Amino acid sequence: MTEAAAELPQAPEEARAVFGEYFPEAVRYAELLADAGVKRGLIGPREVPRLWERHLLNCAVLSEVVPEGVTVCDVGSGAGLPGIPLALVRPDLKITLLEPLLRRTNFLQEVVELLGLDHVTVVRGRAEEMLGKVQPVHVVTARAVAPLDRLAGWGVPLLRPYGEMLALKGDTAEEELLGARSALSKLGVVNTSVLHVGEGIVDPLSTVVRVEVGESPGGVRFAAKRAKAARTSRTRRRR
Ligand SMILES: C[S@@+](CC[C@H](N)C(=O)[O-])C[C@H]1O[C@@H](n2cnc3c(N)ncnc32)[C@H](O)[C@@H]1O
Repeated sequence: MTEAAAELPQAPEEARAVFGEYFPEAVRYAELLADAGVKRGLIGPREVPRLWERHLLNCAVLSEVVPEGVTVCDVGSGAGLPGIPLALVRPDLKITLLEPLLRRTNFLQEVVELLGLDHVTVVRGRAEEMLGKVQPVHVVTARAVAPLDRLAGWGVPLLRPYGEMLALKGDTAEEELLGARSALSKLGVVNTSVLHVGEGIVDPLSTVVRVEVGESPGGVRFAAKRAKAARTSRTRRRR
């Protein structure tokens, strides 16, 4: 065991309640993060003493706002946050962990296999290069990937019509939302809100920015692409 792994505290009582029958898998995941995760530079050693509260539980409570039985893409999953805790509490979801770095996708694949998470798939790639390569999803999740306007530019085009992006954010959530307003409306976003989840489980509560799209996720950019494709095919037909 590494020095960092020895710092992993016992799981708090809340974790038993939140992870239920998957509590042993959650403990295994915490151990993997604290050991291999730190050794391979996927998580800082200083995070180990607060892995439960700040990472596993903080992410698992996102489940409160994810609809039942939907498809989810966790953009920039890193070492599996929030995707893995969400998968542990929600076997009804079909989750794709999207991550560009090989070192991280290798770790994610190992975790998925070790924990027997048959409803989770690991895909290596950058979100903005995934259009047409992954099936559009009902929900995009993300934590600590990019400022909201950039994140929305990557995540919203991956959504199905009437889908939503749920971004775990810190204290700057309202501010980021305000600053991203124009970018969001160009992407076809029809509704935004800031939610606080995890009452009785995490303190402070986890802050989630919810961004909902209408019929046309990707908005203007998609519309422009479609118009260009139509023009090209008309030109080809005329030749
Ligand atoms: C700070 S880490 C956060 C990881 C994890 N979400 C967490 O909360 O611990 C940011 C992650 O986003 C990934 N990332 C950066 N740009 C990306 C992009 N364009 N598409 C998908 N993932 C990206 C990085 O490789 C990295 O794993």
